[in-house]
Amino acid sequence: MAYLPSNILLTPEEMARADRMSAESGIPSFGLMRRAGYAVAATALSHFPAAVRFAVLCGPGNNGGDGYVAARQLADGGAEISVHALGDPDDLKGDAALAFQLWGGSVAPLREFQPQPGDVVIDALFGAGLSRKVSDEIAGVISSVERAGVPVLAVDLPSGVDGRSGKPLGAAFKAHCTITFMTRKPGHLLLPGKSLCGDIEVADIGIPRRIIEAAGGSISENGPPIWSAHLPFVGADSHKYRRGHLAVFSGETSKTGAARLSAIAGLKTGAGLVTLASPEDAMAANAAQLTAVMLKKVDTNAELSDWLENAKLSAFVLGPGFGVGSRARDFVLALKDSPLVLDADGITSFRDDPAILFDAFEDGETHLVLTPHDGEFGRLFPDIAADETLSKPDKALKAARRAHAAIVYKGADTVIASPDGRVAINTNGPPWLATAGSGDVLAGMIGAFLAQGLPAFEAAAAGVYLHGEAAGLAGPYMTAEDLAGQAGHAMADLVARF
Ligand SMILES: NC(=O)C1=CN([C@@H]2O[C@H](COP(=O)(O)OP(=O)(O)OC[C@H]3O[C@@H](n4cnc5c(N)ncnc54)[C@H](OP(=O)(O)O)[C@@H]3O)[C@@H](O)[C@H]2O)[C@@H](O)CC1
Ligand SMILES: Nc1ncnc2c1ncn2[C@@H]1O[C@H](COP(=O)(O)OP(=O)(O)O)[C@@H](O)[C@H]1O
Ligand SMILES: [K+]
Repeated sequence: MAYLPSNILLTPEEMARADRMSAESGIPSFGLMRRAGYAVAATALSHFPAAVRFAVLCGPGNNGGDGYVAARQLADGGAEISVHALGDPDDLKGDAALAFQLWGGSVAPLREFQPQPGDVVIDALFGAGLSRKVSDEIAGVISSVERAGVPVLAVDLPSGVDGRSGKPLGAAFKAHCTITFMTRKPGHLLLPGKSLCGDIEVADIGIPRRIIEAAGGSISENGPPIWSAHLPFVGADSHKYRRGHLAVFSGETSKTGAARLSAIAGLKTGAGLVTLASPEDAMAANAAQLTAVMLKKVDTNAELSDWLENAKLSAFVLGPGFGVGSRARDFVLALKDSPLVLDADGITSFRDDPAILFDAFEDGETHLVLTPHDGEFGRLFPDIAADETLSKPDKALKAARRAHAAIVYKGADTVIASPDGRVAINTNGPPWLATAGSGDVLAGMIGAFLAQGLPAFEAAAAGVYLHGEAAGLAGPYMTAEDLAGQAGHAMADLVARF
């Protein structure tokens, strides 16, 4: 069995390119479809051994072709099968027409399909080729299956889900499981597609790895292959300055907790030193709660310039609890040549004129990381946020290019993008990350990776991954303090793996 390049994601367009490239290299395309159909049949039997009947719903393209092959295979194995087709099967072309001949049994129109108790629906209506909203007739079938409560095995994608964006076009099946081929598509990982796929299986249908890699663009699942080569290794000859000095800016007296969460997370993620830069009026509040994290009074622009000139500082986090306004803008502009994570209030401070921020960080290697959630993303990039034709990865990438920054577009399906075109979709974040302060912890983790010398995109992606791992260790009902507290254990686990 060939090696499956596990973190590569191919968009439907890229998958079609892989298909063409394999045909050009002499691999018979019907062989791919046959293996796809066999894999569907095998998954159907292993997941639903007690099915009374497999109802195979076949569409007008190659997804339908996979369905016909699966129907033949299941029937040969003695299963009860009914096949329903969208459109006239005599109009099928190419491999799908061959698959229909291979089936050779009876086919009823899709509109006549009535789910029965004991049915398992094999959804082979549309996969990568979905190009528009599904019709009312198809939406009606989808809702009748849902009402009947029978399980659905989706071929490639639950029909109706756009493989590029994960968005349903009109209506979509909610599958019990989905079997896809060679690699997952972005739509399997992005919401709401992710929640419509059920369990996902990836079958190797024999496209060589070199073709998948050549056809693939730049989207992958976030994970160590993207950044493990950059992970800091603490050797016997290390000293704290070699591990980087992270500076985190605190807010005023009543809003100091967020920055402290970032600072502690930064220290536990391996920064050699972390200093909290605090306004004078918040010094006492901060001092009362810090031990390993150092404290420095920084109120004015002049004090900041002086500190930047005289201290060895490797990277900065600005935003958590900082307050929105001109002081944030002034500080950010003073930091324009340094690695910086800009989060929360730091982002919102530029909503009236984002170009000031983007222009400031234009020069040199990418060294700004922006970590917006949906609301903050819309403040900095209102036109991109409003464009319904773009997927979340498209939006993050457009924003990264405009801002000259690595973008961490947060959410349950966080996307990380680099101006150079690389995009990663994160999948290890558990839902209990949705707790106050968890974004502050993330900013500190990314800041620590910047301080340890990781480039912006790698630092951002590694930080998001570590955040998910730490949340896994902290468990449900964790607080942001617990999350920061687990960062060191999560780092130790990660570093031990490489
Ligand atoms: N390398 C691989 O991965 C392999 C992939 N394989 C399989 O091929 C699948 C991709 O096949 P595909 O390109 O033929 O597309 P598919 O999803 O069947 O749909 C296209 C058809 O649907 C139609 N149509 C579209 N939207 C519609 C709508 N809303 N309502 C109504 N009609 C609509 C569209 O019509 P048109 O837009 O042209 O008018 C066209 O007729 C892939 O998902 C996988 O299962 C394997 O067989 C082997 C190797
Ligand atoms: N349902 C979820 N599943 C996984 N991760 C989530 C979920 N909801 C939120 N997160 C993550 O939790 C963090 C929340 O950050 P943010 O919205 O800035 O919150 P806060 O301001 O309270 O810290 C982000 O990293 C986000 O990706
Ligand atoms: K399908």
